[in-house]
Amino acid sequence: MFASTKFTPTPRKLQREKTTLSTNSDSDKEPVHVYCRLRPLKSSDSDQPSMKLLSPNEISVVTEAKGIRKEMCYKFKHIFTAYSTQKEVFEHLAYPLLEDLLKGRNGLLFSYGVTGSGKTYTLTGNQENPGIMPRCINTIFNSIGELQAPKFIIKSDRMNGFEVQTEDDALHDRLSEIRNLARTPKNQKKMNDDKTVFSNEGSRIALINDNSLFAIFITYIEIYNNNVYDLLDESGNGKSLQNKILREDSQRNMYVNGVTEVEVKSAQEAFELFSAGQKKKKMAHTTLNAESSRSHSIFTIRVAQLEQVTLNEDGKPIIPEKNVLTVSQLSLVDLAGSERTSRTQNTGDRLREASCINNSLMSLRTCMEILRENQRTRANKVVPYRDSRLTYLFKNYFEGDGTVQMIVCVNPSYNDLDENLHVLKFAEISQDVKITKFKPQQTPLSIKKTIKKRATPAKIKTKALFSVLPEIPFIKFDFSNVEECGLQIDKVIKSLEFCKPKISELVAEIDKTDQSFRKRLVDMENDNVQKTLQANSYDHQLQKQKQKNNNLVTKITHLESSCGSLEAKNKELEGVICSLHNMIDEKDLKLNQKILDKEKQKQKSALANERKNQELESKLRKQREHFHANMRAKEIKLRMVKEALDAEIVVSPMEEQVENIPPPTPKTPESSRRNLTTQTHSARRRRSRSTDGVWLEHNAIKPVPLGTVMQPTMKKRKSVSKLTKATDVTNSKQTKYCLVAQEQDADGEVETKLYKGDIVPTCGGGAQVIFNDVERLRQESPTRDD
Ligand SMILES: Nc1ncnc2c1ncn2[C@@H]1O[C@H](COP(=O)(O)OP(=O)(O)OP(=O)(O)O)[C@@H](O)[C@H]1O
Repeated sequence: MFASTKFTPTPRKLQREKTTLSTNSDSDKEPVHVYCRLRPLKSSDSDQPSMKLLSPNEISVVTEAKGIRKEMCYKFKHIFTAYSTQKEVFEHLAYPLLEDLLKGRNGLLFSYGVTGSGKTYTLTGNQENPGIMPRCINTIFNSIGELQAPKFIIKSDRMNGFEVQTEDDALHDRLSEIRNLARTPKNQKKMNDDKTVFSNEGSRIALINDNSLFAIFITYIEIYNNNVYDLLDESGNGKSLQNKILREDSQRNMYVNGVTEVEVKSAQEAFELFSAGQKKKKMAHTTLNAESSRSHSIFTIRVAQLEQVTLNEDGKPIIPEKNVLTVSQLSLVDLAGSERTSRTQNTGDRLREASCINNSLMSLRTCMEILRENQRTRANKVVPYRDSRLTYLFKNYFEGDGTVQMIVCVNPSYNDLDENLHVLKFAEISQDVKITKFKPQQTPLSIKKTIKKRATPAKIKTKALFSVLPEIPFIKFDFSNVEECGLQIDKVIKSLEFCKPKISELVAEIDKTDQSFRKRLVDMENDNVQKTLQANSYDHQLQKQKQKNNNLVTKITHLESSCGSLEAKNKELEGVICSLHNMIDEKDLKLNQKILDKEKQKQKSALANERKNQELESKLRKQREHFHANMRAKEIKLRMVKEALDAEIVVSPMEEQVENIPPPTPKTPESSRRNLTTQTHSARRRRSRSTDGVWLEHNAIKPVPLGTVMQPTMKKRKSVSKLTKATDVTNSKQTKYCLVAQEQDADGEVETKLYKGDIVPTCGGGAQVIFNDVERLRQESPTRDD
C-alpha cells in the first residue's frame, strides 16, 4: 500500500556553483562528445564529395577561393560514413546514453547540421530504417520487461515532479483513463490509429537492477519561432497550440510548465504519441528541402525508478513504505536546419522563421563559446542561456546535469560547403567544452498513508451525516397487531423528537459552515477579480512585449538581409584583396630579384676593384723597386764620384784652396751668390785646364732650361742622353766628360750639378772617367722668405 508523495529531481545547485567557479578538477569533467555523420550524395549533387575521410575520426575539407587552396582538418569522436547503418549509429551514440539512463544519469543528444543533411533521418529514421529515437524506446522496453510499475503508481505532477500514489488512487486514475478513452470522438481515435510502426531489433541493456520498478514517461515539445509548444497537448481539440513557459523548479531545474507528460507502458504507445506529435509539428516547404523542419523538436524520455521492491507470496511486487525514487531523462533534440537566408531566398514568414532558427542556433553557439572561454581562462563570464528558449531549457545539462552528445550531420555536396564549414567550426568549439560529470542522487521516499486529498464520494458523506444522530429504530409494521404498530410508531416519534434538537444543532452548524463558506467564496471571488485584473494587465504587457518582439524580429530580418548583401560585398572585396595580395607578392618577387641582381653586381665590381687594386699595388711595388734600384745605382755612382773627388782633392794642387773654402754658412742670397762665385771661379780655373778637346755632355735627364747668363764653358761638346755603346766613351776625340744632373730641393728650387772629369783610355781598350770637378748652379728666387 502506498500513499502519494511528491518527488522532484535531485538538487543540483551545489554542482552548478562548482561549475561556474571552475574549481572542479578535470577528472570530474567530460567533454561534449561530438560525432559526425556524412550523408550519401544525391544524384542531383556533384559526383565528387567536398570532404575527404582521413581516418575514422578525421576529415579534411578543401576550399578554393580566387585560386587560393586551403585544406582544413576536423576531428571528431567518430565519423560515420555514407555506408554506416542506423544500427551502427545507435550503438555508438545512444546505447551508452541508455545504459546511463537506466542507472539514473541524464543525457542530451542533439543533431546539428544544414537543412537536408540527415538530422531527422538519424534521430527518427523511417519504418524500415528506424533511427535513434525508436531504437531507444524499443531498447528500454526490451530491457525493463516485466519490471514495470503499475500505471499511475508513479505520477507526474506537471511541474517537473513525481508523486507516488496508493494502489487505489492509481486504479481510480486507470478507470478514468478508460472512461475518457471511451468518450474520445471517433475521428480522433482514427487519427491516433494512423501511427508509425518501427521495427524492433531486440537490443537490450544487460545490467538492470532487478529490485526496481520502472515507469517510463514521454514528453514531446517543439520550439518554433522561439515559442515552446506541447506536441502532446490534446486539450486544444485541434485548435492552435498554446505557447508554454519555461520554469525553474524548487531545485532550479528547467522544465516546461504544464507540459503533457504521458506514462507509456509499451514501445507502441510511445510511437503512437510520437506520431500524434509529429502531425502537429510545423512543417514548411523551402526551396532547399521539401520536408524541412522549421522548428527544434525535443523528444524526452523520463525514467522514474522505484528501488528496493520485493515480491509477495503471489510473486507480485510490494513497494515498501521506505523507498528511494530515482528520476533520469534522455532528451533527443532534432534541431532545425541551419541555413543562410541568402541561399534559401525565403521571404515573409519563412524569413522570420529562418532568422529565429538561426538566432537560437547562434545563441547555442555563443553559450558554447563562453563556456569554453570560462574553462580555458578561468573567467566567470555569464553564459547567456536566456537569449533563447533552446539554450534556457538545456542550461542544466551544460552546468553538469548529464552527458551531452552531438551528432553533426553533413551533406558533403559542394552546394553545402559554405554552411558545412560553419557547422564544422561549431562542432570544433563544442568539443572543447567540458561538463561536470553527473552523479546520480537518490531521494529517500517516506511513503505516508493517504496524503492525497480527493473529494469524498457523496454516498460516504450521507453516511457520515447520519452517524452523528442516534440510530433510528428499524420499524417493521405488522398490521395484524395494530397495538404493536402503535407502540413502534411512538418509539419512532420519540426518537425523532430526540433528534430534533440535534437536527437544529446540525442546521445551525450547517448555517455557520455555510456562512464561513460564503465568506471564503466572497474572498476568493475578490481575490479572483484582483487576479483577473492583474492577469489583464499582464496580458496587456504581454501584448506590448509581443508587439516589441515582432518589431525586433522585423528589424532582425532586415538586418539579416542587409547582412547577406554585406557578406556578398565582403566576398567581392575579399576577392579584390586577394588579387591585390597576389600583385604585391609578384612585385615583391621582382623587387627581391632586382635587389639580388644589384647585390651580385656590387660583389662583381668589388671583386674587379680588388683585382685592379692588386694590379696597381703590384705595379706600384715594381715601380718603387725600380725607383729604389735607380736610387741605389745613383747612390753608388754618387759614392763613386765622391770617392773620385775625394781622391782628386787629396792629389790636386787645388786641395789647399778647396780646404780654405769657408764652411757653409746659413743660406743668404749674399752667401749663396758668393758660393756660386767661388765655385764658378774654381770651375773657371779648372776649365782653363781643359779647354781643348771635345766634351761628352751626358744629360741623364732632360734638363730644365736655366735661362741664366752663366753657362759652363764647353767649346766643343757632344750631348747624349744615354750611353748605349762603348764607343760613345772610347772615342779618342772626346777627352772630357760632363754629367749633368738636376735636383729639386724641398723648397722647389732647382739645383744643377755638373760632374766633370777626364776620359782616360784603359789598357784593355776601354775608357775610364776620372771626375775632377763639380760645378753647381743654383737658382734661387729673390722673393723667397728664408
Ligand atoms: N544517411 C542517410 N542515408 C540515406 N538517406 C539519407 C541519409 N541522411 C539523409 N537521408 C535522406 O535525405 C533527406 C533529407 O534528410 P533529413 O530530412 O533527415 O534532413 P534534415 O537535416 O533533417 O533536414 P531539415 O533540417 O530541413 O529538417 C531525406 O530524404 C533522408 O531520407
